Amino acid sequence: TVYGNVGELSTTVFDFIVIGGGTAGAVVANRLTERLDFEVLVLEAGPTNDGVLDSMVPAFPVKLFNTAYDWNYTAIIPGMAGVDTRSSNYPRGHILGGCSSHNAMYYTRGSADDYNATVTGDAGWSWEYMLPYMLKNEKWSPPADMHNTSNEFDPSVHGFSGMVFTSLPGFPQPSDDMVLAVSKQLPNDFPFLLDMNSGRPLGLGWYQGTIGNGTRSSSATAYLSETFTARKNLHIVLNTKVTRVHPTSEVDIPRFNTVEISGSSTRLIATKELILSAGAIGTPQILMNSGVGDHQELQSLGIQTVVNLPSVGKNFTDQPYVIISFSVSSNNTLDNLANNATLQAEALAQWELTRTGPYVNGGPNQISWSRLPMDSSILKEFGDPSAGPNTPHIELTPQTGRIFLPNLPNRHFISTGIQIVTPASRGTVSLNMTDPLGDPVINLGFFTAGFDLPAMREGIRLAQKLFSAPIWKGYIIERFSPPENTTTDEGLDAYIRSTTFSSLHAVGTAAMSSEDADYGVVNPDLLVKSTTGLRIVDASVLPFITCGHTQAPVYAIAERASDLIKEDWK
Ligand SMILES: Cc1cc2nc3c(=O)[nH]c(=O)nc-3n(C[C@H](O)[C@H](O)[C@H](O)COP(=O)(O)OP(=O)(O)OC[C@H]3O[C@@H](n4cnc5c(N)ncnc54)[C@H](O)[C@@H]3O)c2cc1C
Repeated sequence: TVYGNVGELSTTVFDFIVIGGGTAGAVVANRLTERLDFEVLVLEAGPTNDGVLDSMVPAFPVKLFNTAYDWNYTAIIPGMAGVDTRSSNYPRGHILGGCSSHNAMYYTRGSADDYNATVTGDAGWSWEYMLPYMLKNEKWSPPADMHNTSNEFDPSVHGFSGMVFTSLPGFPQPSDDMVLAVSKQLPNDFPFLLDMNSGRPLGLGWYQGTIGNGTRSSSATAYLSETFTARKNLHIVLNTKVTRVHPTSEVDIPRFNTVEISGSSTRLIATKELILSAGAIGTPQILMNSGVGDHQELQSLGIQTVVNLPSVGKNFTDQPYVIISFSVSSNNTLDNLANNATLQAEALAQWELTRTGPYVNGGPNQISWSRLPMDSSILKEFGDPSAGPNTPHIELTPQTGRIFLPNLPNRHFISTGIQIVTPASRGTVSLNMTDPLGDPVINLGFFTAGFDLPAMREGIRLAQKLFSAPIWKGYIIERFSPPENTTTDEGLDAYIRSTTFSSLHAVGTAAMSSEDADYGVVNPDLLVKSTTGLRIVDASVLPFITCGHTQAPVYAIAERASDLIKEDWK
């Protein structure tokens, strides 16, 4: 059952309370209620996803920013020589399904190296053990336009009977043939990659997205559809923000079982476990407000320490993102759709009628993944932050149009996003000194470690190389942003520093570490260290960022975590 507020509940005691009905929380709620003897409550701060058009149409997620479906956070990008510290919007899904109801739908698992890195010493998180959970999550489906997809993906690495729809792009883009020709013309730098979810994402291949029938597939549409919310043991309360969790008594090892919510004196009790799935921003905020965090920081806020875990809110990791754009001689670009209300109305009408047309795509139709060369001076100087030799450092997302560069003149463009997917920099999530329960302070920490800035510079040069393949001759007129004459390291650095924004892939703020590590927040079973009854299942447990977009790893973690919980309470 889905309720609008806690007052509608007939009891305040449950076996499990899942805090946050987002990407991970929805998975856990679904899987735990497969056990009919488990009563599960989900508390979600945001409203329902049901009927929210901007969440359903794959091309529309940006329309959800700065609305009631978004937490509307602001984040700090630290300053550097010559560039002041600045702030940037930091969207997060404030809606059932969380970020999966509001993201750009890229489906990228990361590399096998990411999972095999022996950070926790628990082989259960290795690629071999996690692949079945990835397949359990995934329901591969035909693209919206039903085109022939042979040679566009490798069926042997996909799940066809899981929960969340995935598919190839369902509408051609004007640049498809040219981008793919690059892999033939410059095969050393951009070899064709049949499938970027095989565990070795290196090369240029087709985008895969969490889209089915031309519509966004999210944790809410997949794991909390009416079939599942009809379960008698699943209770979901919307519009309910959790402020703190409390232990029963402050004995040596506190046992957390009580949930406090904003604007209500009702206390909710979990007899078995509290599961924090509030995401990489929400989870550390709730922990710190509950007295779980760095003792000194908590003391300075007047919060009594229940468990001294200095790693809470630290190790924040996200990938810096820069866009470069070139003006082109063709007028067949996505700029047409972006600038023409009549075309937009036609595209929406087509989508509403048949779930086809230009609005079925969430991003670019191709993605390119590259490593810095073995002999790169950057790797020599700063070391390799990637998890292994089959892991890219740089992602390029070429497509026509200006993407997010609205200030370009009214001409036609081709652009690419450039992301450093293995950043070495770390940021923080901390409580707001004047209002600990209000928006936390998010410091993205971008470019505070030596690797990231020169790597981004190389990313720009790599993108330049991609667009210098013979196929673009006559099509590309000039680089517009940054201008052609920005070629020196200093010039590129200035461009990077002033235009970088976030990939919105926050992870790591309640990181998993081995039982005996002197850092980290949860053990390899995702239980909060030095506590009982409190588990974390969301992006915050990732010890480092996977080399791509983060929803697929979060889904797989949540699937495995559900099994771990069921195993503990069988
Ligand atoms: C705009 C955007 C675009 C992105 N694009 C992509 C992409 O294309 N591909 C990709 O793989 N990844 C993408 N990501 C990242 C990816 O979606 C996230 O890493 C992933 O979904 C996080 O899952 P989660 O379960 O950790 O958190 P979330 O999905 O954010 O879930 C947390 C939930 O908890 C709720 N919550 C938070 N605090 C509280 C509280 N105090 N009380 C009650 N409820 C609370 C939230 O409202 C939310 O529903 C994107 C993210 C954003 C924001």
